[in-house]
Amino acid sequence: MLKGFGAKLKALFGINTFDESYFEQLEDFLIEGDLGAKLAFTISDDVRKRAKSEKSKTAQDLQLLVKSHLHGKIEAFQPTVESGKLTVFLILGVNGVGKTTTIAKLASMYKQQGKNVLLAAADTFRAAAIDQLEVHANRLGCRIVKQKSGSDPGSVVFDAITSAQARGEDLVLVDTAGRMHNKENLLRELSKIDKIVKGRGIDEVHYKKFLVIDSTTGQNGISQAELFNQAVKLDGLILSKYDSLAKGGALIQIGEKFGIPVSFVGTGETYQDIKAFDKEEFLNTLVGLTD
Ligand SMILES: Nc1nc2c(ncn2[C@@H]2O[C@H](COP(=O)(O)OP(=O)(O)OP(=O)(O)O)[C@@H](O)[C@H]2O)c(=O)[nH]1
Repeated sequence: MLKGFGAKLKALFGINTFDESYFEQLEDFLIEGDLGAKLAFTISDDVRKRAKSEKSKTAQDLQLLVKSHLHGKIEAFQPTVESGKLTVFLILGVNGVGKTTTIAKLASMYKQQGKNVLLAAADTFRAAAIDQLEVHANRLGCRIVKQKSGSDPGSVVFDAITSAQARGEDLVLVDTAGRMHNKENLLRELSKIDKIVKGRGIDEVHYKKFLVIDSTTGQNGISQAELFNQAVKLDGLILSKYDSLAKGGALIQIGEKFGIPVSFVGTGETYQDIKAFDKEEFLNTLVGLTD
């Protein structure tokens, strides 16, 4: 787990016998933790310098040194949802990352904040996806806009936004298809949805695109971020399954390469298991500064 990576780092720094194999092991840990080869080298080189200097080099000092390298590479972003002015969130992600569950959690969270939330079932490729979203909508007491499976996702988005605007609702959460087997199709379909949202008069402030990344997938998250960011410029990441065996280091690389901040973290399977991303807490956990 993430915590496991942090614990490994903490244990290694606790050894304090600074020979070559030590630095090799450190570099390996950092790569295993999905920080990427370049950053792993920079960090281990800096730890090497610190180890040779007179500066204090307790395990905690070295963990803080690693943290200082990561600090500028990841940011938090919290979207705002106003009352009385429609905001649209496009929720993206490959199948199985926890997209539908995340939509339900967000709907529950914003409902608790007094917002009127509408779900748009724009993953029309699988009937099960529409059904699953409908189950959540019924449980949460949210409206859902859907069409039959196989229909045009853009048309679902158009209907959902038009309907929400007519009723003065606050937030539309759009579920999207996450098939990866045909990249061109996916890109085309997403940019079509993107155009429809903008065409309904939703400005940048009220239109945010989030990619759900499964924290257990490590490196794959980086290529997913690249692909979806190419289709629609992403505003934020949602890290799901952070309670499971998590490898959150990929977020650092995504932040560094594409400048995409992190918005929410999913920590379980119930509607309450979502929270705003806390950069300090995340970094402390990543480098093992918390228990
Ligand atoms: N432990 C844990 N499980 C989660 C979390 N988020 C989602 N899941 C589980 O992950 C599985 C997949 O979630 P879905 O929401 O169905 O994923 P999806 O991306 O919509 O998948 P498709 O509908 O297949 O596209 C489900 O069993 C969820 O309960 C989380 O934060 N923690």
